[in-house]
Amino acid sequence: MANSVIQGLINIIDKPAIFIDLNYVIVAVNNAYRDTYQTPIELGKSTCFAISHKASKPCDQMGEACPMLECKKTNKPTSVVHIHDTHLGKQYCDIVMKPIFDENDVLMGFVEILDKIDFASVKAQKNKMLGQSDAFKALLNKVNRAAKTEISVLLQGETGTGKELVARALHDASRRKDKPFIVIECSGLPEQLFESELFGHEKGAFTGATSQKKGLVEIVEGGTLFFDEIGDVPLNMQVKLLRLIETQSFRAVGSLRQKRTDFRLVCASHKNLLEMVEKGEFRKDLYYRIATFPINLPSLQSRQADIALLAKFFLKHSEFKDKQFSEAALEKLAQYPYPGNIRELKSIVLQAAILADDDVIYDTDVPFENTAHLQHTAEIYADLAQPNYNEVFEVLSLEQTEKNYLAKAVEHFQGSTEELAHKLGVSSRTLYRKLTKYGLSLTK
Ligand SMILES: Nc1ncnc2c1ncn2[C@@H]1O[C@H](COP(=O)(O)OP(=O)(O)OP(=O)(O)O)[C@@H](O)[C@H]1O
Repeated sequence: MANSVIQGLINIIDKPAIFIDLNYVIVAVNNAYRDTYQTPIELGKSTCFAISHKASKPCDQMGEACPMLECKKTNKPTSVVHIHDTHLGKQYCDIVMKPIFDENDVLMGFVEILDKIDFASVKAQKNKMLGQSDAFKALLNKVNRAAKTEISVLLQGETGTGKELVARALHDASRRKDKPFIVIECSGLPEQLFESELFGHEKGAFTGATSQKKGLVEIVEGGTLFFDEIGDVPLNMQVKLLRLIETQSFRAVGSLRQKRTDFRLVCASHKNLLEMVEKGEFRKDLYYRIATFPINLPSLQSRQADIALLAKFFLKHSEFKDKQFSEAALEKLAQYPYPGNIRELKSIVLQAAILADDDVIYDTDVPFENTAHLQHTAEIYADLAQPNYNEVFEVLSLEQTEKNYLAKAVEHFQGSTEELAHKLGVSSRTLYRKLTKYGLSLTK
């Protein structure tokens, strides 16, 4: 295929796009791509990595996944999230790369199309999702894809992993971004209140309904409805919710009139909804309606590369913005397992800043000691160790709880003692000591 034909094809792509040969050299480029980067592009000379990364070597030799390698291996299109050096600074881009073959099925090169991700950042920016770890990039890829569709998304993840922030990103990156984003907090809402909040009510519909009130499903019109902790919706209400989702219509409490509404649905839960379905605590039909596209949010512990970045960000946006972390403090922060995830990191950063007497925050200011976090983890997960938690709650000593928790951990954990120690956020020596003390062992 002549280069002029390839150039013509690249020109009609509405996103930044290039055609590269097998040696990473840019053969054709559209204006949207040229406008994205500072470095001028010389066709037949400039390489994709020099333009997008200002690098002297391809991404795979710089520690990043290279979509071209994956394409060559599989002969299929592939996608990856990369951080590019654009004229606006470092920016997240969702890259799709497609291999192109000639009429004899010989690989000619690759088309690369970029989708800039505006809701995430590698630099401290308020109201943006921050991170740089591989787990974070994989999350961005899914969120960016889902945002462009109308599909119902279920966000699952431990508390404090950023489910609400992701729900907002899904809205902000969608075609509904100029319409309302409404959060419905499902925990602890009595059934009647839940129904009248959601669907609204007529005047006199129940005692205390002194005037007519619009429901959130009506106020949201055209926007995104985010049900936080959907697992806490009582079974009776689940039926009504299912009807709302299936018909996109509702009736206010005390009204006979059916009204239509239009919204995109995003739900979140820290509970395992499939397990709840098995136990009969959550409707199966509702589960499959809300979980068309499930996204699991990684725990902070599996995002080690983000801990220092997030810690500096929280400090910078606090009243202690003139303080700085010492290297030792950052190292200590990286060792903690964070059962409360990003929310817990935020609070630990503030505690450390308050405790620091100086403008430098030292490791001694970081408010946890070497083994205290194991106890903390045990405290938080005490319910795991007590199967009858819902029926009889018995207060156990922290030591007993730690023993129960470790017994469960060694029973279920599939890896080595070193890996378990890493997951628990303690040294292998500490874990060995504790296992010996409780007469436990990983070897089955
Ligand atoms: N990637 C991120 N970058 C910056 N801040 C983040 C990020 N993810 C989460 N946060 C911050 O961490 C805190 C907890 O996030 P969020 O409330 O979204 O978590 P959650 O999973 O919804 O928690 P819960 O399950 O307890 O409701 C918030 O202050 C949020 O702004």
